[in-house]
Amino acid sequence: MVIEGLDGAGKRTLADGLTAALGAKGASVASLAFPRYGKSVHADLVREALHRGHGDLADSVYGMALLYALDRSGAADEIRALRDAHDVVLLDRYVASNAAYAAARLRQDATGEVVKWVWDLEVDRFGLPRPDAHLLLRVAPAVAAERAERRAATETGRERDAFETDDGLQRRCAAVYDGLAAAGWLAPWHVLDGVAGVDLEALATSLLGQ
Ligand SMILES: Nc1ncnc2c1ncn2[C@@H]1O[C@H](COP(=O)(O)OP(=O)(O)O)[C@@H](O)[C@H]1O
Ligand SMILES: Cc1cn([C@H]2C[C@H](O)[C@@H](COP(=O)(O)OP(=O)(O)O)O2)c(=O)[nH]c1=O
Repeated sequence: MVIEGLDGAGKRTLADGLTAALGAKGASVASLAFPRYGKSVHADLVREALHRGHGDLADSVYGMALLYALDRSGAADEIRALRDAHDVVLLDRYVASNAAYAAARLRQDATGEVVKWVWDLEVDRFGLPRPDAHLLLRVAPAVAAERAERRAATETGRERDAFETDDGLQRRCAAVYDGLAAAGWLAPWHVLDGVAGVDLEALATSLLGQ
């Protein structure tokens, strides 16, 4: 089960709440967040590039997308093992993040060339496990930006990066996510209203019933 959404949408908060709600129903839950900062050299390179390291690396849409994909590729066996051992595996961001952000950076939509490239690379070439479903935590880009800003002010080590401070990118990214969800890209999408708030108990019940 993949949670997707803009920076600051509340994905991590949803993952924590959903883990507790599923646990309360007796389900065993494992979770992983991408990029795997501190666990994968590819993810660490991404973080450094997003904070102005490594020269012009962050300017390359395909170069950055390849690093995110290599991080995931290194986690493929772990995801399969978690899937065998648990009722639910929650992933905070996955392949669709690459599709949404790369397309938004290149001003393409969900049917664009780079979205197909991400699928060819990560699904067909790297053989990453396909998710059962996506949860798109949908909030207006201004709300997500405000939450990310507040988080940056209150948590150490969460300074906003090059993608998070680019309002135009976040707006285009929201539109690509909507397109991916409408197309059922890679797996079915369930759209959650991240402003009204998510009924965690009901969501946990429906996920376990799937
Ligand atoms: N439903 C919500 N209402 C208000 N604030 C929220 C909500 N969900 C998350 N937040 C806050 O917004 C900030 C970003 O949330 P977080 O879960 O870290 O987002 P993401 O993982 O999508 O970047 C955090 O400070 C968090 O406490
Ligand atoms: C996982 C992933 C993230 N991203 C982008 C989305 C975010 O703007 C950025 C960092 O990921 P994010 O999950 O926001 O990390 P954090 O908030 O902990 O810094 O990377 C991609 O472009 N492709 C991907 O495959």
